[in-house]
Amino acid sequence: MSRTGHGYAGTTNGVTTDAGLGKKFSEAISANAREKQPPSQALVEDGRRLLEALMEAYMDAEFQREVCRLREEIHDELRFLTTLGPLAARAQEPVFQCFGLPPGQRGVILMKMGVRLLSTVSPDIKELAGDLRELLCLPREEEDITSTIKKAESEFQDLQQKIAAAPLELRGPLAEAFLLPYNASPVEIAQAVPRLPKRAKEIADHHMARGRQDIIGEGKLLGSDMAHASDETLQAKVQDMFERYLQKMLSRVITPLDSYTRAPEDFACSWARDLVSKQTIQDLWGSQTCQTATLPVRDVVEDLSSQLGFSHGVAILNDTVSVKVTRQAREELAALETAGAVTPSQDPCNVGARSVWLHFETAEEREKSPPALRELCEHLLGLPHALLAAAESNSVVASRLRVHPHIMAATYRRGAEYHCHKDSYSGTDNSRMVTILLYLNDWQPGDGGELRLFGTKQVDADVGTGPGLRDAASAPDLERFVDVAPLSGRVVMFRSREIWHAVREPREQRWAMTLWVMAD
Ligand SMILES: O=C(O)CCC(=O)C(=O)O
Ligand SMILES: [Fe+2]
Repeated sequence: MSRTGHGYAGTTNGVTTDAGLGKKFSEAISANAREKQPPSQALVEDGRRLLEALMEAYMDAEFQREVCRLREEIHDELRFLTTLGPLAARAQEPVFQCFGLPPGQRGVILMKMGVRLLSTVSPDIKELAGDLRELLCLPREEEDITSTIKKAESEFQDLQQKIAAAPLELRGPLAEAFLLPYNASPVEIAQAVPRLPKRAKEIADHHMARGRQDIIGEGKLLGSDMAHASDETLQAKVQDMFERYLQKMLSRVITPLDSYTRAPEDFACSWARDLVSKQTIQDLWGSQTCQTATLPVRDVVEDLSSQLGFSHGVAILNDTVSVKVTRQAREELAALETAGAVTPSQDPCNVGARSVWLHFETAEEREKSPPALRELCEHLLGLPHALLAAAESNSVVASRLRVHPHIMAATYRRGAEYHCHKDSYSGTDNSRMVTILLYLNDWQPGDGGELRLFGTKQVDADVGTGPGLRDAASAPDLERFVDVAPLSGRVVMFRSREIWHAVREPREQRWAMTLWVMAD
């Protein structure tokens, strides 16, 4: 690249020598359009000096820092271009003035047309223009603006179609989260989507205004470990939580369940069929109107069950597999842990827990799994089909279940616990419908690590402001709970969208396997 080494090429003490390049470009462009006349060599040299002067302006360290920061912060192409425009204009302005190009966007368009023409006779002009675009963090070749707009339009269409294909039960809560009516049209919802970060901030502000005591503590928005955090940290955390929550809601709406799940019958097995009885079905899906029946942990918590006030929603089955196989599975998990495959939970409510996903999508994945874990996973994956079959033969209306064939194995040690939560908030954040747990521990009283199941109470509906939205009307009743020991071979199944639960801190290391069964 030829450089003059002192200021812009073509200027002497700020006096312009290339005045009128804009005019020369216009004339050459129309001569070329009219008579296919190629640009003169003199114009090529003028053009080269213009690009070199811009190069020098763009290489300014401060300018480069700002462009790079924009590129890192803005992922949306169109928004990046519109934000870059005014910044680049500041760097271009003195150069354009010096070369006699009109200021602003008109100068940019004229320069681009001029460069396109010069590139037809001089490939190095094209190279130079590519270098310049790179300095602006743009691809070397310019995509023409109509194709950028077309791309944005087709992305919008695509989003709108995906929203239209989602059931109203999913679309409605998303619309309400954006303060639209429950039955807002897919177009209205798609138009609201870019406001997602702003909406998350509004919801966060609303919660922050309620005061710390209302948002921090067991069963609240944030765990007690946040009690001493500064207001700024809280604000950032709550905002981030709602942004992620809204993102999950959106992705739940636009990702069809069937695209990543399989039919339960694909995993049917006799172990599961033999296990599930009429009683299991009644425990899980029994009549909603029955107030007084007992919790199905008859042998464990007989005295507490009636206090809970839920007579359905949880089924517990004991000794479903041999101690020999749960011990072997524990050893296999310990080996995975040693190999570094068991990683810490990222959820702030799930402090210190660590887990590994066991995948069963393909035959290779199945074969890769160690034998005891594979056997247990295959058993658990058979339960959704067994539940549906038993529901049908007992004339109980069950949900349409789908299997996402991966199982989480999680471990808690001293210091780890899971605060009160639900595995799905009305099904709007994820499609979990039934949680199936299998415990692997040689548990003794005093070992801790019980699964705590809470009763619920009605609270004032706070529709439109919180996660779960309509769901805010049901809250855990922290005074009423039962603790279920994580005994080897014990299977606990519960309705993910209704049952508030927690894991108490254990004194001994504790392992559990979880299958979340999905539904619309
Ligand atoms: O391990 C348990 O008992 C329950 C864990 C749990 O609630 C969860 O992972 O969502
Ligand atoms: Fe859970």
